[in-house]
Amino acid sequence: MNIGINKYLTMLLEQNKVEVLAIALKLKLFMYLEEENIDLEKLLSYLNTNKENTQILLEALAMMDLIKKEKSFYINSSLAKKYFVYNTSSYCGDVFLHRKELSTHSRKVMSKLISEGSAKQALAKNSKLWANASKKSLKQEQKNLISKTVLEIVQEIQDFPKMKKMLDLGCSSGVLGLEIINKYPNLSGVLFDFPDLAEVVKEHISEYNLDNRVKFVGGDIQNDEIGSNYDFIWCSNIFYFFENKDEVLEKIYKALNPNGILISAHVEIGEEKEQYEDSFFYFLGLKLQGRTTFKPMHLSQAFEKVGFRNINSYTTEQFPLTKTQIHIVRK
Ligand SMILES: C[S@@+](CC[C@H](N)C(=O)[O-])C[C@H]1O[C@@H](n2cnc3c(N)ncnc32)[C@H](O)[C@@H]1O
Repeated sequence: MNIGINKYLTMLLEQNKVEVLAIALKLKLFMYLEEENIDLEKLLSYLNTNKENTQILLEALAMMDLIKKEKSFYINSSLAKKYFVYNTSSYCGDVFLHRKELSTHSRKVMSKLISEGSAKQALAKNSKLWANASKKSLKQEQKNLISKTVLEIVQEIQDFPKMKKMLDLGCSSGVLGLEIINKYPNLSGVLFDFPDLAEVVKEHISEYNLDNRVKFVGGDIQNDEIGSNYDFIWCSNIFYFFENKDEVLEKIYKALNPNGILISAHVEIGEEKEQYEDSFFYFLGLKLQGRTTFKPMHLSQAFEKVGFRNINSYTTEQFPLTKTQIHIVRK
């Protein structure tokens, strides 16, 4: 039986693991291990790093189940192969590095926020940051970690193939909306986010060859028109950023055609530790900045209040980091 305080002391060790993975990603180490017969000497010829300490880095990565040593050769684990080999289509290294940067920043300001509360400035829009993130990490996250689940969610809606016009509200990179529209040939759509995201989203529309069916509209969801006559609106992880979520919900309701569908994907945080501990700590930084987080039922009730009929609500574990609540509601 260990001494009780180890529950807390061992938390510090996780930070070392985070740093080890970040260093390996920055060195593109997993990419080199994809070659055959990579031993330490061969790896050093690529990395140009210190021999003894690179060996220690490799031991650490093996401890973390990211690589294996077979005889004198190093090979990637299946997860490292899938997500961390630089320059492959399923690469998610930038997701990890970007999220690490965000959580480092969030920890840095935590103590100040607790002493002084959240300044108005912290609530100002961060559209340039979203635009930057959308070029790499958010695009990777949407394409490689979220879109498969999104397509499965949409596929469950019987009349979805009949839908003609959709809106991806707060689209960031735009890839979720693009993946949906790409799959349904009758569908055209609008990708909406702050104007600063225009360049990156338009680039992605062209990458998908969907310029004839998709357009980007830039604006502030809270203050600008979001369009009308939509059969379907997708909105994921955006409600935390609004000062008046109910007004936005009314706007969404009005923008839908009768019988139109809204799908919302947001994290809800209840009080039971076993169920919500990860979500609580994931959103701690945002909460301290004065953003809104949602308790279970909070969003269902808000949807009902504007007039939506509930079709289906459920929790999925198929989104990055924490459980996410899916609400499928109809006008
Ligand atoms: C956490 S990201 C979510 C992106 C995407 N929906 C997803 O689930 O991957 C939030 C996005 O909402 C956008 N956003 C937040 N507030 C907004 C507003 N008032 N007007 C337009 N876009 C907004 C941000 O620019 C950002 O791209």
